[in-house]
Amino acid sequence: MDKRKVDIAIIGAGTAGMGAYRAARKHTDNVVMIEGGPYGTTCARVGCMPSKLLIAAADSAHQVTRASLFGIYPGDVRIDGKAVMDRVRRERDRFVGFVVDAVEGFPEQHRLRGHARFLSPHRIMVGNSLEVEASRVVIATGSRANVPGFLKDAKDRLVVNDDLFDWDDLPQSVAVFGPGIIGLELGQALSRLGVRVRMFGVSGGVGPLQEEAIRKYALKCFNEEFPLDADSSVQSVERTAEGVSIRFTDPDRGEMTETFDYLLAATGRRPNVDGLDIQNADIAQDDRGSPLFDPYTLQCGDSHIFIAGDANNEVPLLHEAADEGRIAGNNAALYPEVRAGLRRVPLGIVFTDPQIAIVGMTVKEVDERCRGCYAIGEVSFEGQGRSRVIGANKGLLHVYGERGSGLFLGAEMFGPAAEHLGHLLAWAAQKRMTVSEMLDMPFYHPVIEEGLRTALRDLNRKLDIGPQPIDHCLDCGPGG
Ligand SMILES: Cc1cc2nc3c(=O)[nH]c(=O)nc-3n(C[C@H](O)[C@H](O)[C@H](O)COP(=O)(O)OP(=O)(O)OC[C@H]3O[C@@H](n4cnc5c(N)ncnc54)[C@H](O)[C@@H]3O)c2cc1C
Ligand SMILES: NC(=O)c1ccc[n+]([C@@H]2O[C@H](COP(=O)([O-])OP(=O)(O)OC[C@H]3O[C@@H](n4cnc5c(N)ncnc54)[C@H](O)[C@@H]3O)[C@@H](O)[C@H]2O)c1
Repeated sequence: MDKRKVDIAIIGAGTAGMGAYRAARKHTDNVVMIEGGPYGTTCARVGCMPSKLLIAAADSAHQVTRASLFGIYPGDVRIDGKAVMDRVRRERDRFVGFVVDAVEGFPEQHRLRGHARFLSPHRIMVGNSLEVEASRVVIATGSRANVPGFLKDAKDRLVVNDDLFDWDDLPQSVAVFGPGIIGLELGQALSRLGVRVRMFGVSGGVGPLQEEAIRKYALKCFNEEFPLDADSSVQSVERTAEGVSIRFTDPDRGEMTETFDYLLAATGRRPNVDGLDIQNADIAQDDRGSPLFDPYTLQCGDSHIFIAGDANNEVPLLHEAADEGRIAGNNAALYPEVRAGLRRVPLGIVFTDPQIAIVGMTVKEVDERCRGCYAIGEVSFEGQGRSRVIGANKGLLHVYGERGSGLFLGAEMFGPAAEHLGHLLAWAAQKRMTVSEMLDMPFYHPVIEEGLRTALRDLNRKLDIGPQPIDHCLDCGPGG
């Protein structure tokens, strides 16, 4: 058995692990990063990047098919599934290549390969033949798809996000389980690429949407493209000679059986802490076995162990994994001195069309904080000037503000350009701007941001701070 003694051991070479490594290295050269799988990160290999590449192809197909709205008829659209998947993989490999180059640029003595597990709070077994003794540890082991047992009856036709991007052609049909973020993004993209899609959910949820009016609106829009039953009743899943046969109750047509080439499970993700023998680390865990930690320092209790990225199951998003990795790596180096790191205003974006943006506090959090003393401003994008011009006039935006202070607190949106409006709103929330201060900012004409202004004006009026907005915003041009 080989043995090695280090100041800091980082488990996982994903986004959080690499961030932790870079931060830790500013303080010590005696650091190792342990990776049990391939280099390249979840984001670049099987997450953010390949999913956005597939969506880009789908957007392109969609733009062509909707050109007739503008009186333009480009002829029959032919989608070459092999070419679509070829570009997805080629570009994906390019992104992965950059990440692998970056990791392999770290000194060789800092990089260990093999599955890591705790033998004791300071001793980590790497693979079968190396024991690392570490003064401090950062857990950055990410997450993996969580697949409910009954979906496994699809056998070899069951896929998760890790598998899909390696297809070399598009299938004819896919049943998607889970209308969460991954299911909506990938399911809508496949549908727009000509794949027959049916989506099954439980308990009525649609992505991360919490507001009933917006959830219902989004559900209606998605159902215009493919059947999505957010509260489905599925009797059986079976692998047959033709593919995967699913018996379910359709809300309008009753009991049905439909066969698909594949079943995509997008039913949530589970943190990779179960393979770590975490019980040997002597840190407190919640009832699901996840370590308890401080979200500002990433420290587990007052121990020498820190946890960052999807592994801690707090906000499983890329920019959060990067921030957390940096904070955890820095604190692992400073331990027992630890510092609270900068946590940004929550921002989540779903790259569907229309897009979804969730910013700042959710409506439930606002209600808890303000105990009813808040207002919700709203706008529909159906009549919004620029949105109508470009034929993207679908969607709703709700913005939340506190009574008295007039502070902007958060927003939920399903609508055009939500990725951009979401950023404006997140920046305003992080700067703790009031709704009036936001309205003092410039708004060009004609832009989708004028829709945001309408919602903010509505909010200020409901907070009894601003005047009654002028219908159709005549001072700023039509449809503002
Ligand atoms: C399909 C999909 C699309 C997504 N799209 C977006 C998006 O558009 N925007 C966004 O912000 N986020 C997106 N995400 C989320 C984002 O990808 C993750 O939040 C982020 O990649 C998490 O980084 P991480 O470092 O925590 O984990 P990872 O990058 O998964 O790194 C963890 C590493 O730890 C290794 N490991 C695990 N256990 C062990 C062990 N015991 N020993 C040694 N090594 C181990 C793993 O092999 C892995 O390399 C998406 C995710 C998916 C799945
Ligand atoms: N654009 C982005 O930022 C982006 C994109 C993809 C993924 N992600 C990250 O990845 C995480 C995981 O995404 P996800 O979509 O897997 O999880 P999710 O939690 O967003 O959605 C899971 C969905 O599956 C449903 N579900 C659970 N069990 C089911 C069952 N038996 N049958 C049918 N439906 C079932 C849930 O009700 C939920 O709607 C997200 O929370 C997000 O943080 C982010």
